[in-house]
Amino acid sequence: MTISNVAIVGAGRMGQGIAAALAFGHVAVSVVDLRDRGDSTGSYLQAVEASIRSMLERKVILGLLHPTDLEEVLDRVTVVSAPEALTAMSSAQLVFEAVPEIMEVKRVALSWIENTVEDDVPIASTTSSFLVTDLYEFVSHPERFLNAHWLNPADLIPLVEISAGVHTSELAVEATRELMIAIGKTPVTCSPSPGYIVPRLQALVMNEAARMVAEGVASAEDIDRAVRIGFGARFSVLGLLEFIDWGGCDILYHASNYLRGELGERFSPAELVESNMASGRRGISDGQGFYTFDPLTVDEYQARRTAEFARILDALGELPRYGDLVPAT
Ligand SMILES: NC(=O)C1=CN([C@@H]2O[C@H](COP(=O)(O)OP(=O)(O)OC[C@H]3O[C@@H](n4cnc5c(N)ncnc54)[C@H](O)[C@@H]3O)[C@@H](O)[C@H]2O)C=CC1
Ligand SMILES: O=C(O)[C@@H](O)C(=O)[C@H](O)[C@@H](O)CO
Repeated sequence: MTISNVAIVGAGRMGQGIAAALAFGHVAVSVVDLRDRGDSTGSYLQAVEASIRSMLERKVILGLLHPTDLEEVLDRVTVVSAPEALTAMSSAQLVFEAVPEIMEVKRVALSWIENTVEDDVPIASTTSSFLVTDLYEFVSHPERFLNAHWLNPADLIPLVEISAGVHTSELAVEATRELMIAIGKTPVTCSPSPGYIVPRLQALVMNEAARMVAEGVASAEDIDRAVRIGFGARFSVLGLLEFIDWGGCDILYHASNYLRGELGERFSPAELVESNMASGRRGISDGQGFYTFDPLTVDEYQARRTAEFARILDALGELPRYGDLVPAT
């Protein structure tokens, strides 16, 4: 089924970004503000519209959207309050719930959504921490309920982490995945496990960065510079597991044991790192690790990845030209 009409319940940061992404992807979208705002309803809805407009104007500035197409994209977006939303909800083919990360607020929103949409319409919560399995109790049709975790800013970041619980139907998952692909996003799937993929990984490194500031290891500015042009730039091309294979699982294994001794148990090597070490799966050097490397194509593969890395660094203005560098006198 091609989805061309979506509702987003929750008109904040994520709701607005998701609306911009969908409208940009040729999907009609109704953004519903559930909160009762009394006399300020009109001005709030206008502010939401203005914010979505400015996200799309930035795409014009970036050359991603032709200026003459801007109004056509904006025409796909309607921002409404709950009492005005019943027609939009009854014609929605998929709904994203994007209200604040408070269980009771999610409960009220999901119950309202279920009462306003057709029975077979998939409902995806955008929650960044509650699991789809935690939220099942708030819906009466769990087969159409799942989690679609967009990253912030949602109008730009391609990744959407989709997680389904045991009761979620394959149909609901596929509909959401296909919609994401149709609007140019990249869906990945993960089990309903705390932190999904990105929040779990980033919680570890963000906390470690804060610990380094507290310990006086480096300034916040230097840690962030190191992340932007070293750590982050590299991992925008190579996956974490792919880089274990590049650098060598043995290096990670020995480094982890050293760091565990110096900094604590949180640096222990993972069981899979230990077993890859023990079974001769150290990565490129062994022809296998988390991935398998064909000796005939490994050079071409590494050259391609390195070229992608160079393009990222160049786009960040971090790749010097030979002619820019002068010999020391
Ligand atoms: N902010 C972020 O960086 C990210 C947030 N998320 C998730 O997206 C969801 C939405 O988060 P945000 O857009 O950041 O929240 P937000 O606070 O920016 O927006 C939520 C919207 O709901 C409204 N609202 C407030 N109280 C309400 C209530 N009692 N009932 C109904 N509506 C109410 C707000 O006025 C606003 O329109 C959350 O589940 C969050 O975990 C996911 C990824 C990143
Ligand atoms: O990565 C994102 O955009 C989101 O998942 C968040 O920032 C979450 O709110 C969370 O990871 C904060 O640590």
